[in-house]
Amino acid sequence: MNTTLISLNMISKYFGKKLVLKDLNLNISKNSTIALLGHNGSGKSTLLKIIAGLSKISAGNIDYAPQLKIAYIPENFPKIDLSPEAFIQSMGLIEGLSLEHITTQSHHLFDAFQMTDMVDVPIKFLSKGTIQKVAVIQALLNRPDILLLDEPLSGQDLHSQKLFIQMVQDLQQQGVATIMSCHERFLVNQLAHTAFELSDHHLVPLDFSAFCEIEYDVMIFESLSEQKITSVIQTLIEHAEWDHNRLKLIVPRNHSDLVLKEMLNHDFKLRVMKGIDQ
Ligand SMILES: Nc1ncnc2c1ncn2[C@@H]1O[C@H](COP(=O)(O)OP(=O)(O)OP(=O)(O)O)[C@@H](O)[C@H]1O
Repeated sequence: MNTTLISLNMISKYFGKKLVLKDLNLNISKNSTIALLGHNGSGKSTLLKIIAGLSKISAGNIDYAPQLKIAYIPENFPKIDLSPEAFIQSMGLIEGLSLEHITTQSHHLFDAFQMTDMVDVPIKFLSKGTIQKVAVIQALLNRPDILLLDEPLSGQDLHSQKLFIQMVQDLQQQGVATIMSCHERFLVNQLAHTAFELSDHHLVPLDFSAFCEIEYDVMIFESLSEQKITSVIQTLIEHAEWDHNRLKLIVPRNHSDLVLKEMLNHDFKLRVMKGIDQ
């Protein structure tokens, strides 16, 4: 059954005089998994916050099904003093879950996300990827109707990305709708039924069958400082992301040799290189 949970009707968003979104229409139904792509600053986070009810629209209207449980996972989770275990426990109790349910479920998820040795470390000391895992675990503990994820895969290693994809697929089977912003085109076909690109303030439907044909490599480099990558490399890669002194690049395979040569010429040290197993 195609039950609509949320429908966005002709919504627009301005920040002051700056137009970000213009006349968007979107229907989010049960089981749907929607990927939002678009360049930096195109409005993906803004749209997710609007759907979560955290940002006001300038025009249009939004209809929500009654008693909808929405979980929103921001791109940057606050760096707090609590440990993952303490945080998950207090959030679970606030949501009315039993301590037994919280403990059993969270330990299962900590284990699955390979972070059992970090459950006592204050969140502020964890890497971006690990903090995202904590946010995802918190959202999964009390199954939402809609899960909104702002670049959930960006800080994750490949193992966690795959696990995460599996979880999204499981949730989808249970009727949970998922909307995520995502830079990694190569993952979109595994995650989403529908993909849109935010372009020129509008939502443009994407045919992502073409993404499946491209093969990618992951390269991880080390550098003493977060030095800039050259504009040549920028044009050759799909995605770049720093975590402390490590830089992860996702590179279409036909550019890998060129990117590697260019990075080594600029004193980056290669630590890992592998193909992405689709
Ligand atoms: N609170 C705010 N006040 C003013 N401008 C804002 C605010 N939040 C976002 N913007 C602007 O709105 C535009 C869209 O930002 P948004 O963060 O939604 O983009 P994005 O597609 O999620 O980008 P990224 O891929 O870098 O996360 C940007 O130009 C941004 O500077």
